[in-house]
Amino acid sequence: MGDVLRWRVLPMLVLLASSLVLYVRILPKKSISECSLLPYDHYWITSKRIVTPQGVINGAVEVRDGKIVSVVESDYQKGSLLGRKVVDYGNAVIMPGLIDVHAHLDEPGRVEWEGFSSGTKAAAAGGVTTLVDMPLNSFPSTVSEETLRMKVEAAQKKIYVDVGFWGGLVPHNAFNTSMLEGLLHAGALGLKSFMCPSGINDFPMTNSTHIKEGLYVLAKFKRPLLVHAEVVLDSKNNEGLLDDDPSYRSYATYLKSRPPSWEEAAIKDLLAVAQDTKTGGQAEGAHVHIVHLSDAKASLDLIEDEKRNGPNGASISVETCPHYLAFAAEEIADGDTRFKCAPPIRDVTNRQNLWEALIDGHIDMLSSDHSPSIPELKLFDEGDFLRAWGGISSLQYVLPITWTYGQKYGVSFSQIATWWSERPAKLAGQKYKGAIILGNDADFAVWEPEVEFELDENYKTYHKHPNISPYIGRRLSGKVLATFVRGNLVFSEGSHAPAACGSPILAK
Ligand SMILES: NC(=O)N[C@H]1NC(=O)NC1=O
Ligand SMILES: [Zn+2]
Ligand SMILES: [Zn+2]
Repeated sequence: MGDVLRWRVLPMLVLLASSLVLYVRILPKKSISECSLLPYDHYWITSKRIVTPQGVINGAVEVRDGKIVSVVESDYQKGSLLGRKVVDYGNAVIMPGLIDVHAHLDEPGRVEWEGFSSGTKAAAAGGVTTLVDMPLNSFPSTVSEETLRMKVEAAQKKIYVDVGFWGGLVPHNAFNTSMLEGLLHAGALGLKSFMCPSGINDFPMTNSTHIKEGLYVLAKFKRPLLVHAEVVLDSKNNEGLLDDDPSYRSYATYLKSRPPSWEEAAIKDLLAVAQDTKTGGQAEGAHVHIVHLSDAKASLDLIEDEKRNGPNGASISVETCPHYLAFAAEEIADGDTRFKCAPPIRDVTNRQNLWEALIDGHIDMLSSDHSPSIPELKLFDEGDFLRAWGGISSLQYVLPITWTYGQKYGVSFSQIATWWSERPAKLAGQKYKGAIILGNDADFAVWEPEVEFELDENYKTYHKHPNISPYIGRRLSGKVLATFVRGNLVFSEGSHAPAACGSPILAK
């Protein structure tokens, strides 16, 4: 009997135990049905319009375990897909998921402004599969290893899409190499700084010297510095405004208070320090990215001049945002502070020039700069443009906005994929995102460009404060049908997956 136990039962037990361990280890943390509205880990999605780097194809994308394992054109797939798990999206467009490199989710610390849960639900409903969160407007600001860990901790189990994090470059850490290195070692995808007051007390502005120091550290990690490029030249325009002077309700007053020369001066200084990023320079490997360009004249000329140097010039890129492409100063009503942002929305001609620069490739990419606050800070009763919170709420709408307002310029699906996926992925160092190609993460936005909708109170918006967005009341075309993040169907026909299974993205 003893022998039987030793030679028969024991090995069986060992086998049983090891298969149990294997079983436990291969089970995902949450079951696939909680993370995804599609209960398969191996399936095909098909459509007549799939946006790939080689062009728009009629075909199928095969997904297995969250990755794209094949992309095929239609003739081949028709017969071969019979009997397999196929979701056919017909004539809807399948694009790489949007990557928004500039969003303020405000958590921890100001979750009443937005938060990881509402913000990433809005992202998923808008076809945005990856967000990179800004280091300010949350509390504390993300300026150290410890505060980055607090961000990641706060994001756990709340994010419906993947979320990366920019760290902050502030005077307090700019000369503290080990603090900056700690932040970057902990996984910040790069750094962000302001050349003017940020509106947030614990996120002070940097000057060129701080930026230079930051670039030396970033060079070692080959990561970018994102810069809010405006400098305060003079604020005379605001002076002399008495408390009872109603001109603070006029958008023109606000516009005059932040002229294009603020952007121009900042970009001039910034490009001077960015020279260190040249091949052979002291900050070779670092990169300077100018966020939310509004001035399409002198500031853009400076950027174009620098870019003309090609690979011999500084390593730079620039983004603009949908609000600069959709709106114009002339159209903003008195007191409507939903439109307040910095730099400001400029005139109709400027908007036209921004579109042309984007189409000509002088502007590299788009981002939302989704920067909401609580409605009270928008001062709707007073309509005070000078004191209201500056920040546009738009995250869930960026795809239809780009499409709707881009119609006039004949914008194509491939251009949208370049501006919203391919180039942002590169900036954020995401090698396996940003395009529908073999081996990439299965991140998709599926949408119907021809479907129009009214952004009214019946339209389900997931932003924490839907009413502060200046897009409310607009008619848009391009409805998001479904969003996939690493193979999980996280949003489909108006519903989210039950569990938030997005991943925090940390640089290695
Ligand atoms: N702090 C903050 O989010 N500021 C942003 N808002 C805005 O309109 N421009 C910004 O830089
Ligand atoms: Zn900014
Ligand atoms: Zn911002």
